Order: sequence, then structure tokens, then C-alpha cells
Amino acid sequence: MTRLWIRHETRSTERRAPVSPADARALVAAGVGITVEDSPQRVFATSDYRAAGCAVAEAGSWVDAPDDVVVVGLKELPDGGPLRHRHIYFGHAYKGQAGAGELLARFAEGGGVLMDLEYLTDDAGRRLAAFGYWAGYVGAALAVLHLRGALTTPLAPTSREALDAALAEPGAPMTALVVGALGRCGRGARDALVRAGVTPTEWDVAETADLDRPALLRHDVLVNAVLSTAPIPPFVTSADLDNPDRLLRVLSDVTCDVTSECNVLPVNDALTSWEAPTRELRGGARPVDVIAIDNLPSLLPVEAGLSFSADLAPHLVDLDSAPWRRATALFRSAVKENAHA
Ligand SMILES: NC(=O)c1ccc[n+]([C@@H]2O[C@H](COP(=O)([O-])OP(=O)(O)OC[C@H]3O[C@@H](n4cnc5c(N)ncnc54)[C@H](O)[C@@H]3O)[C@@H](O)[C@H]2O)c1
Repeated sequence: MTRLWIRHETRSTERRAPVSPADARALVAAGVGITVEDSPQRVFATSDYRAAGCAVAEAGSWVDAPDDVVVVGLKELPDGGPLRHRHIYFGHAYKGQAGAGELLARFAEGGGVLMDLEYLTDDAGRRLAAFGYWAGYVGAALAVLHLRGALTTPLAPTSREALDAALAEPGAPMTALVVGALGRCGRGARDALVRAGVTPTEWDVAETADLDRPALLRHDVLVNAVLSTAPIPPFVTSADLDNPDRLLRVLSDVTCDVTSECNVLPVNDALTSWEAPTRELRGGARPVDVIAIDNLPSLLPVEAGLSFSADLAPHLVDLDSAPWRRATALFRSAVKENAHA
């Protein structure tokens, strides 16, 4: 029998969960055993999981859980020693990100396995469960609100209704470009911009093959929603920021590949946060700011949590299916490469 252990998230701002109580109920009915760690910040009540037939454990107790449980979460694990369980979450460990080598070494040392949610794909390579839509939606919304001077900090989780009401407030006209417009984040970004009364320019692979830099710089807002798996020439360079014809004022980097070799916006090399969502890249009379928040969907935790759980839960019944086997194989080759690095 599959035994899942849904962990409390380490990051205090992370209110989402990978599986909702309603989907947990369906999994339990399908014969999956589920333990849910109590969590002070999770958007779904622990009592709802209990009512759905899940056992409840203390926050962080997965470290002492039996070897055969599969630990399920979303974002980073707490620092610590060797990892001996199978873990399902977003490890961000295969693109040379900061800390990736150390994480893979912890798995190698403990004999555990990372079944990375980013690489859970169907036979055609399409992601099976992703938060992209709401990430793009919030990423574009923050850019609009910032440009209008209507961003209140620190950011806090909200509802779509409240966010849409803020976007519907009248503001000065602006232009916006979404790159990666055909993807999940891109679609969310486009919808948020339309909600704000902005008709976005939409670029995907075809439009960036021969990048029209002057056209890019003529937009007030750039939302980067590209999924890059190998380094490509940057979309915005330092010289672009110094270009006197630049209109670009806000870069919203939904991708957040800021420490990766795949960073297409190398003018920025650091994340921003809920406390300080924007950072100035150029000041003075022609400022330009960046937004690079890597947990955007957490700002709409209910909408994001429910849609992600609906996608993921059906795949948690059988962890030996082809998608999980592919994700595991990828992990094993990353560990091997890391050992030789
Ligand atoms: N910041 C956050 O909180 C957050 C949340 C979810 C996802 N993400 C990240 O956002 C990125 C996009 O995720 P997604 O789910 O939307 O991916 P996706 O695969 O659905 O979409 C990516 C899009 O980028 C396009 N693309 C790829 N290369 C391109 C290029 N050179 N030029 C133009 N377009 C290109 C693809 O054709 C596709 O349409 C990922 O890196 C993901 O990790 C961030």
C-alpha cells in the first residue's frame, strides 16, 4: 500500500498544500494511507484532513517516519542531514541552482529519492501538475500594481476576488509583453493583464527566435514566463537597461531562474520577497525594477492549492507509473553527475 506523509512546509509564508482535504479523501478511498502533519499556516484545516480519513502528526515529524513512507510537500526541505525517504516536491536541484549540489548529496548519503514535481510528465513531456497559471496571474498582477503605485507591502495571501478588484481600479494606460505566452504561467499572466485592462503583446518561441530587442524595450512591463531548460541568449542585458530608448519599467520574472545558467534576465541575480517584492535595477530619472518572487501562487493559496491538488492527486495512487519512473531516473542521473562534479 502506498503511504503518503504530507509534510508541513518550512517556509512560514507557504500556505499551500500539495493535496487538498477533498482529494485526500478520494485517495484514502482508493486505498492510499495518508498522514498529514499539523501546520500552523496551511490554508486547509488539519481537522478537514482528519475528517477525510488521514492520520495526523506533528509538524516536521517526517524525519522520524518509517522508511517506506513517501514524504509529499511543495517547497524546500529544512536544512539537515542525510535524506532516507522518497520525497515528492519541487527540489529545484537540476539546473545548477544555489544549494542544488548539497541537496543531491544529502539524498545520495541517505539513500533517499527525489521524485521532483517539476519533472512529473506525461509521455509527451508535458507537466502533469503545475502551479503555473496562478504564478503567472499573480506575477503580472504585481507588475501592474507596482507600476500604478498601488502595491502594498509586505505582500500577503489574498483571494482572486480581492486581487481582481485591485486590478480593476483605474490606472494610467500601460503596455505589457508576456514572453512564454503560450505556457501555463504565460496564460495566467495574459488573463491578469486583460483583467487590468491591458492588452498584452504575446511572444513565445517563434517570436524570440530572432529577438526584436527594440520592440521588447518599448513595453512598460515585461513578464518572463519562459520555461528554459538550456542556456539561451538573454532577453534583457545591462546595455538594454542603459538604452536611452527604453520604456521598460518593470520586469516580472515569474521563471525565477535567477541563480541558474538558464537565466534569460541576467540583469538580475537575486530573488525578491513578500517583504520587499521589487528591487531597483536602475534608478534616477528612468528607473526600472524587477520582481522575482519564487512562491507567487502562495499569494492565492486556495485557488492555487485546489487546482494543483486536482491535477496531482490522481497520480499519487500508483507511484510506480511511468511518469514517476521517469522522474526517478532523472534524479538518479543528477545524483551521478553531482558525484562527479
Ligand atoms: N515564481 C513562481 O512562483 C513560479 C511558479 C510556477 C512556475 N514557475 C516557473 O515558471 C516557468 C514557466 O512554467 P510553466 O508551467 O508556465 O511552463 P510551460 O511549459 O507551461 O510554459 C513555458 C512556455 O515558455 C515557452 N518558451 C520556451 N522557450 C522559449 C523561448 N526561448 N522564447 C519564448 N518562449 C519560450 C514555451 O513554448 C511555453 O509556451 C518555469 O520555470 C517554472 O518553474 C514559477
